[in-house]
Amino acid sequence: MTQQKRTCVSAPGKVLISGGYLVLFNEFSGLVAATSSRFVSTVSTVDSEDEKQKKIVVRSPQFEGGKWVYRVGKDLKLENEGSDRNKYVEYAVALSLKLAKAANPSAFDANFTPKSNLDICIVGHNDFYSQRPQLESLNLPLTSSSLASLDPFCHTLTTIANVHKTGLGSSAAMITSLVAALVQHFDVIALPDPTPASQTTPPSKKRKRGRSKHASAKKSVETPSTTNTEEIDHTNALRIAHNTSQFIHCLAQGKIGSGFDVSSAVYGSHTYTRFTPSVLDALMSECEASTIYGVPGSRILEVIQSDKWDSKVERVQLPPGVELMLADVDAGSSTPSLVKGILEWRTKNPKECKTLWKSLHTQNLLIAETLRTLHTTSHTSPKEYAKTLAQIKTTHAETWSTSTSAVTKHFAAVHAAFLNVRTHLQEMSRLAGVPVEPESQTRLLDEIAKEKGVVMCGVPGAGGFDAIFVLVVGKENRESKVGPLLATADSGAGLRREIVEEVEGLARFF
Ligand SMILES: Nc1ncnc2c1ncn2[C@@H]1O[C@H](COP(=O)(O)OP(=O)(O)OP(=O)(O)O)[C@@H](O)[C@H]1O
Ligand SMILES: C[C@@](O)(CCOP(=O)(O)O)CC(=O)O
Repeated sequence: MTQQKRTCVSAPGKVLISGGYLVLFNEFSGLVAATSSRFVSTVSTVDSEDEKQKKIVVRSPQFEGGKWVYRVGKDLKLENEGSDRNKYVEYAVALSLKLAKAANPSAFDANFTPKSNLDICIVGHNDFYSQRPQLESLNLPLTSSSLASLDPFCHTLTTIANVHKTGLGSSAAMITSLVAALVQHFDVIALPDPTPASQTTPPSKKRKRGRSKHASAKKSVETPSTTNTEEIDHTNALRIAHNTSQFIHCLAQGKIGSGFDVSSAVYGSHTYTRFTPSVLDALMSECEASTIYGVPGSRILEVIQSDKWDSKVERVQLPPGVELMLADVDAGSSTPSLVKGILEWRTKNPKECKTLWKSLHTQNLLIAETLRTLHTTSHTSPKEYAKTLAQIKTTHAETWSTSTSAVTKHFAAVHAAFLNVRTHLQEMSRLAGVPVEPESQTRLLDEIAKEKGVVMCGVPGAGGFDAIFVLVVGKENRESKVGPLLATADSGAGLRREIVEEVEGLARFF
């Protein structure tokens, strides 16, 4: 198999820190942190021995049965050779190809000639899936150092249908990285070139496992130019990758969600205000009525390029020194049934919901605003900021508000606002009879909140029994009380091109 052209793109996972449920409506917003854990999709045009039948092979080497072979038919109809269907993968590949052919036919034909096939490889960082079976098979205890000792992109020892996900948004990060890799491969978009590690990182610097070697040093594609409060520049490439991924993710899920997960996979950490769902309604119905293969590529392109896409993305970065950690609770909750319960309560009790959500939204905005202020302060008053971090790390949050330091007071304000958020979520759980912050999670969170350096901790996204997150200064030695933690967010960057050889653990799949 001789490779002619290769394109590799990664996209981060997500943690919705605040704004769960509210973010479904565009009068509110959600604060989403992109994680350092990423999906990496690699598309290669390879030589074919059978000129009569073009094929696309998609490999997901972390899973039993993780391989799908598609025969490419008339009008780019994909015919799955096996019996196992992966709708997310098939829709992402088929619709991206249709779009690519409509948008740039000559680049499409040049990179997918009758003498070539496509080889696609999809892998996700270990944090997307519970690693308990791996650790058990290796007789390793459930600790973060055991997690860190695993191979990057390690095998899950199971099938995709049976794997335990951790809630980092595997489907959104997978679809976004795959769609972006495909449209980049066929020159529909031009993301910035990947920067070789040799040009950005001193050779002596040790790099973390399973992460792109140039990740921390490289300027991310969506980094705003001056302050971190201004709206992120929606470059055309990101806009096309975003709109296409939103469309395909909605279609694969069979519904139009808020889309915060796809948005953070593209743009990184930000406050997200959703797009108006009607931009997709008609196209979704057309795809359902005549299958995705009955809809012309030009029609998809028209919707993707429409100026009706109105989601809003405002940059928020975690202040330096504040780290996001996640506990893989592995109990699990069904997001759709939680959402159903909350939306039913909202319909039946509009006044009660309006009052509670208005007040919740105020706290959510305060948190995002104060995190931005802290980020700015870390640049404008670096000495005072560093001094404060050292104090925060060794003290309890309840003592911060009495400090004379303005920076410490900002930390106290974030802490207090998030406690208010939790009170509101507990109230919503009670009123709606839906376990958004269930009592067992409340007890666990109250325990964690008492630890030194903890700025906030809560249930991410829809809540329930899935996971908990902690924002903490000085994360060392945390896991004894909290349980197995996955270290997650850092730079908060979004979509990024990669060099296969420079993503640790990736080259072995080629
Ligand atoms: N590594 C992968 N390779 C191929 N397909 C994948 C992979 N990971 C996820 N998927 C696809 O995404 C689907 C999971 O989507 P689902 O919406 O249930 O997860 P999610 O809610 O995004 O997960 P999470 O719990 O991580 O937030 C799988 O059934 C599969 O089709
Ligand atoms: C409840 C909701 O607002 C957030 C769900 O978040 P998560 O999948 O639990 O991280 C739904 C959505 O925004 O699509």
